Amino acid sequence: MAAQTAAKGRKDSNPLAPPFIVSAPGKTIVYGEHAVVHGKAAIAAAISLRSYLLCTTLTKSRRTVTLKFRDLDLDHTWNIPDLPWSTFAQPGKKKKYYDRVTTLDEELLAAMEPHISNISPDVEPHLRKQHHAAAGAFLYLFLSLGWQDSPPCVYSLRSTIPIGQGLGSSASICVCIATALLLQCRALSGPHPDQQSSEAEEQLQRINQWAFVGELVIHGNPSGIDNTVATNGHAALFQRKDYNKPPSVSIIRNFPELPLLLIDTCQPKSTAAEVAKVGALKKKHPAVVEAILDSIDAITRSVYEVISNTDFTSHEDAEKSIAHLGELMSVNHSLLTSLGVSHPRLERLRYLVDQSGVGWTKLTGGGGGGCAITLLKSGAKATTSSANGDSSKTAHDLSAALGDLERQLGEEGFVKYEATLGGEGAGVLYPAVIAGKEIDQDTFLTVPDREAVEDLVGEHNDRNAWKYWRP
Ligand SMILES: Nc1ncnc2c1ncn2[C@@H]1O[C@H](COP(=O)(O)OP(=O)(O)O)[C@@H](O)[C@H]1O
Ligand SMILES: C[C@@](O)(CCOP(=O)(O)O)CC(=O)O
Repeated sequence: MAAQTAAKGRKDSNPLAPPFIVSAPGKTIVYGEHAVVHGKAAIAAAISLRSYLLCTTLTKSRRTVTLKFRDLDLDHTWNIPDLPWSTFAQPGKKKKYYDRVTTLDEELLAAMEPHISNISPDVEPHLRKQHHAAAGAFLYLFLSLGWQDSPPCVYSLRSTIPIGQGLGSSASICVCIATALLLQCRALSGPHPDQQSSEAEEQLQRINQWAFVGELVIHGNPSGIDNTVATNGHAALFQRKDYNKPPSVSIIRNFPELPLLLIDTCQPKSTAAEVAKVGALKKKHPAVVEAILDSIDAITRSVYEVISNTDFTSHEDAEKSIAHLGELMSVNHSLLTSLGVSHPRLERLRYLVDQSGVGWTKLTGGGGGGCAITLLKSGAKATTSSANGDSSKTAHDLSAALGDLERQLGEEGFVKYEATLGGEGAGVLYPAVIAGKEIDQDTFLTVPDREAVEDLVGEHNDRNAWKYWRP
């Protein structure tokens, strides 16, 4: 191509950027859901389930941008010149990559609308809505950060995060999109290992701000906690006392990577309905409910203090702290149950985990079904204290108990995801080469399932290939 152009006497085109991959984690609320709605603190942590976005630049002659979001079978191509650049470029509308955007512009949304509403006309309405939300988040960011001669590119997405289960799948893809587009418009420096802390922090803030814009498109009124955790990884203490002001967020960078079972009850839930239930209960019994919410707040703060003061590299310290975290998870769950947001499936799950003695369980997110998290006890052997209070029960092999539990969960229709809590935030694999192997678009899009995606591109393949901003 370059040779052809040169032959016609025009300028040589720049060499194509190599394919690269960006990635970001999902999240789970570890302590404080529901209480957070009433101004109390909550802790959310990254999980090791992640989204991966492979960016394959095409030759300049193509002038197209394509989304291949395989998990939802979304495949759509726009002609770059046909997009509403002029509306986005109007005075006062065009954003700089360092601008802080906190609301969506209705005029820009309207200009985008014809380019979204014709996507996937033949798929069933619920899925079509999901396609439009994801494509809308991408396009708003593409038009805000890009320009009319943006490089033609195919954006291929695979995620190991279950979609729409309260595990932050949308925030994770928004962080990937923001990171990719900011890298492509050269608005990010690094990540590189000797990058100054303040510089790394600035890049993460930039990604987080644009990921929030994507979340605005998908959700309308996001709190910002999901994209903050997906960008920064690890965990965050979050509190919003006044809904007219931004929340206070402290990133907990020393949050330990803890082994976790993430269990889906497969019971459909509505977060909005559960939130309304707690609101109604509080109206009826203000003093009682306020006391429960205060207890949840005390749990969150106790956990924050323990984590801040634990040296997780010391085995003894870590074990003690994990037990502290676990016990408070159980108490947090019971308080949520008392607020009426559990479900018989969640209670059954908790009973099974308690019986097995492998760890501590609580519901996560809205409740009324959905997912629960089980923090696993550390060490190969565990001394069980069973749900019936028989603390003298003899020690038994943790992995055998875990095996039995997993079998039982499977038999009873629970779906289990193995994951760790904590871990890295936005990551970059540039170029898309891992363990000496180039990741091409076809392979990336055709590997069959979550495990295969992790096997193909996960950081365990080559610990030094993926780079992260580390303030
Ligand atoms: N892997 C994915 N591929 C394409 N779109 C995705 C993916 N994951 C999330 N999304 C987008 O995010 C939306 C889900 O957001 P939401 O309902 O908040 O679920 P969650 O609680 O998992 O974030 C989907 O409808 C879709 O638009
Ligand atoms: C119940 C609540 O505290 C958490 C809901 O979490 P999720 O969307 O179910 O992950 C509601 C909220 O914080 O908006």
